Amino acid sequence: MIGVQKRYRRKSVLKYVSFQMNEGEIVGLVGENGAGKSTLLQILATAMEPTAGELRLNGKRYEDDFKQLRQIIGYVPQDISVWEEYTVEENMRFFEKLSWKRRSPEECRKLCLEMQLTQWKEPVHSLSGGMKRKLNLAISLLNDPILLLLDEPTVGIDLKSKTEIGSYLLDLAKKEGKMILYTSHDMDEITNVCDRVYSIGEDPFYPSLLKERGVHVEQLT
Ligand SMILES: Nc1ncnc2c1ncn2[C@@H]1O[C@H](COP(=O)(O)OP(=O)(O)OP(=O)(O)O)[C@@H](O)[C@H]1O
Repeated sequence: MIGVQKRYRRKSVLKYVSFQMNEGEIVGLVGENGAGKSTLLQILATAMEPTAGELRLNGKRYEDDFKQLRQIIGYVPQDISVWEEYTVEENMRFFEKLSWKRRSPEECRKLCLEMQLTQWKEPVHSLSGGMKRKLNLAISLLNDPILLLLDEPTVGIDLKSKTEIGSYLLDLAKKEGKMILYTSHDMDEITNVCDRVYSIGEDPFYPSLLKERGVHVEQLT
């Protein structure tokens, strides 16, 4: 992305954001509440248009090909968005039908099992918050995206599930070459999982905390 700007009415949230990601990389995005992390992810996910600037993925400009590009992007928004009254299986099969890529029921189940989501026949309302987040993540992987955008995927979940999700993301990046951009307020997780980190917003709190831990942080505007 080059020179991406976003303004909500008079409020400028992204001033001139430029960065590049490579295959197989996990990049963290940190910043205080309201810094613009979700805005940036929504723009990258084609869910929102920037006010100005250029975005490219796989050599294609968003402006020219956003429908095709949407097919190779996985996006997990901050809020859990699954059907609570249906089982994990029913959710996976429902979202598979909406996906660009056809997946057999076995493949759908495998996606869940790979991140230790084993309650295939359980209704979602009976799952813990961590399991629901895993289901959201499994759904985002149905179309086998090359770019995965995760907005606080581990918020409010226990350390075990966090660790499982972290190691699953590492596998996705390192074995399958996916690019992963993800936001979190948990600096331990960012330190353990990310190859490098972008910081957004003016507050130096997160960058200085991460630099103390030897993490490479670049500032976005
Ligand atoms: N649809 C909208 N209309 C107007 N202002 C908005 C809209 N969406 C976000 N904003 C504002 O833009 C700023 C950035 O919001 P954003 O949600 O991108 O921040 P964030 O870094 O993701 O915050 P958090 O860590 O709390 O999730 C905030 O001041 C927010 O109030």
